[in-house]
Amino acid sequence: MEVVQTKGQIIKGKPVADQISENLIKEVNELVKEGINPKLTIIRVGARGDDLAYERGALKRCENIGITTEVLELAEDIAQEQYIETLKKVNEDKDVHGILCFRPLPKQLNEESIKYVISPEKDVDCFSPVNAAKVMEGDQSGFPPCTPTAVVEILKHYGVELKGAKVTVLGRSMVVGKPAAMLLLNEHATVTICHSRTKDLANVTSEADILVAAVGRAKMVKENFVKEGAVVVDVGINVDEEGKLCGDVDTDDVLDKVSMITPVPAGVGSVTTSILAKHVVKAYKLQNNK
Ligand SMILES: Nc1nc2c(c(=O)[nH]1)N[C@@H](CN(C=O)c1ccc(C(=O)N[C@@H](CCC(=O)O)C(=O)O)cc1)CN2
Repeated sequence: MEVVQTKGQIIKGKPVADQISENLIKEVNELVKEGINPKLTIIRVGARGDDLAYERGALKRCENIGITTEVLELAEDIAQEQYIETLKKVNEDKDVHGILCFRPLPKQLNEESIKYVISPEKDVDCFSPVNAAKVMEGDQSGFPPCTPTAVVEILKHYGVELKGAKVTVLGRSMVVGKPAAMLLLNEHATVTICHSRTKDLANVTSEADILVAAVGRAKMVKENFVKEGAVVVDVGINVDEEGKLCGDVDTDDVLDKVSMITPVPAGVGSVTTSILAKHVVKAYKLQNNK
């Protein structure tokens, strides 16, 4: 008998992002009638490829929804005091409702102290310890980080059962890996976190029903890292040898083995920006008692 090999389904972010954006467009239209546009300020240090990709996506998404944007581009070697001064000015600016600080920050900047400066009410991507604590507590009143929230939204949209599922998060950054694990735990998944120093890494990841790759190494996840039929969410934003955006997963290598996989670009990134826009609108409403 002939064995028919079925390829995994590429699950794009667009339908998920479109659904979120459609509702936001209506909401923002109503708010604009009352006189003020919600506004997002992005603070970028230097010109890292993943930050620029996020920025392009965020500006396009916000423009489409009717959210005003501003990018503060700071020098790669900016000093701690100057960064803090910039952040404080934006905190105090009544026309700004949401602030996105691209991270990680360069080494001369101390994230551990800067995170206490951002106003929790404007912190739309969970930099402030106030919002990070709310993620740990499963408290919905703050702003969970956009990319991990996008991971959960994509899985739900495509009908992937999270309750009781064995989910492995590859990566332990404060921006994606750790909060993604927390959000998935809040959805009643059984979560394992592993990283580049985990022993027998491929053995650990290949146990997962759902693998979330957020390790920041181009095409590191190969066929032997995934279980047959697994769902793979690729959060990585890397630039390959040809200068093209690519994920942490070698899609061509795993495609015949997995059941579903998100592409890069046009996967998690596009949903991240719609969650970001949603948070800016939420921040606007909270600040204006709407
Ligand atoms: N404060 C944060 N800073 C950074 C984060 C983060 O989550 N919070 N993550 C990375 C960037 N990142 C995700 O991890 C990311 C990259 C790209 C996009 C995006 O919008 N992608 C679109 C458009 C791509 C393009 O135009 O080239 C897509 O994939 O379709 C979102 C998030 C760094 N900094």
